[in-house]
Amino acid sequence: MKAVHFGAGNIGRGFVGLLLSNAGYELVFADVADALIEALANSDSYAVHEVGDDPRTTVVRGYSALNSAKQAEELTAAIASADIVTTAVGAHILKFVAPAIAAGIAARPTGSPKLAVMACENAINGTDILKGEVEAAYAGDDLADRALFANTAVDRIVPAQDPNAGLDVTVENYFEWAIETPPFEGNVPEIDGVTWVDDLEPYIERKLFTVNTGHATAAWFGYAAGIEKISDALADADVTAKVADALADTKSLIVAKHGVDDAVQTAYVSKILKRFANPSLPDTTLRVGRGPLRKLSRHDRFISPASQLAERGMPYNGLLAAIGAGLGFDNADDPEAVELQRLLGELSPEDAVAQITGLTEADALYPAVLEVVRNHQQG
Ligand SMILES: NC(=O)c1ccc[n+]([C@@H]2O[C@H](COP(=O)([O-])OP(=O)(O)OC[C@H]3O[C@@H](n4cnc5c(N)ncnc54)[C@H](O)[C@@H]3O)[C@@H](O)[C@H]2O)c1
Ligand SMILES: O=P(O)(O)OC[C@@H](O)[C@@H](O)[C@H](O)[C@H](O)CO
Repeated sequence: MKAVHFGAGNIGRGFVGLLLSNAGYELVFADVADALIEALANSDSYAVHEVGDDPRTTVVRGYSALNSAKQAEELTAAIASADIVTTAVGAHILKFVAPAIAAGIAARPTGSPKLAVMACENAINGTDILKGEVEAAYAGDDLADRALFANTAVDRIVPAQDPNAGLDVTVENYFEWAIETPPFEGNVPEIDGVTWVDDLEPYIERKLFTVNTGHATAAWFGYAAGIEKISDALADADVTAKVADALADTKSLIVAKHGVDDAVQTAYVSKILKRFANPSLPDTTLRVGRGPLRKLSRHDRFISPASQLAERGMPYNGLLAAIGAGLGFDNADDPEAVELQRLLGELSPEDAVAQITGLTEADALYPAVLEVVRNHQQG
């Protein structure tokens, strides 16, 4: 059994690659970072250190590594003989890895079992985005016979790593990898630790709109308060109040839309706040707040739940406050933050709302977000 995993970064090495390796897959990492691929290719093993209540270390062995920008032929051959392709590159990068996946699928011998393709990104239906890009890059008309595409939700906090740690990764104990079953047509692969679900929507919305909404709220308000560590942000009463407000909003959506019991969602939120506050995790407001344009986009962790709440006539003030904090994320090292500040500085409020959030006047949420943007621009 072979798995090709695109993106040998934090979640690639510390979560998806780890579970695939544990499940017995021959693991091939594909990445464009020269030094990382060289280090993986020249190593026999790396360690995943779980920190928290139950610290433990697992050693990953028996992988290989390919530079997807420079070893196209080898990558095509690896995908042609693989059972699974996964990605953890960032949702905005999926379009760049799709052509290599399409080439690998095209090179599969006739009669090969379907390749299972799964994007493991923080996005609603990330695999559908990848599938669209693979379809666009695939020349034949038999893609559906050669590959299946399954959406997933991945949850494990893997912070930015100590630059001196080499390939080793520090992660939290907790993880959840939910994968939708229907595309497998009754033939799901054996991967220990995976939660197989018939309908992914409640899982991905609960995860993205709780873990990631709460995380970014803590990061953006923490950043504004000059706090570097996420666990310190969670120790700040003002920041935790803002996180609580945002998560009260998304809780009401999750409960109303997906029929999750209020007490169950309350317990889920408490557990997540405890995970954020884990002092052993060296996580930062810069990492968690990264990519504000992606995070403030139409189908992501703020605008989507707020929009759905607005349509239902339910409150969303906590989310609006967090959106305002996101507009203030001006980290000069983050290209999206730089672009966000440029847009806010140059565009009218109406154009800024359209470009940043994708909302239009037809959206129930539009006037409230327009006011947040206008207030921000007026200082
Ligand atoms: N870190 C977490 O806690 C966490 C948890 C759940 C989900 N995620 C999601 O997983 C994804 C990856 O996050 P991460 O934290 O591992 O980021 P990361 O930056 O550590 O890793 C991303 C990797 O992708 C590689 N990459 C970039 N462009 C590429 C390309 N064209 N082809 C191949 N590789 C490419 C980068 O070189 C990097 O090694 C994101 O979508 C993120 O939202 C992260
Ligand atoms: O990866 P992002 O930028 O979408 O979000 C940052 C963090 O919230 C995220 O990486 C979490 O650590 C992760 O989603 C936990 O499962």
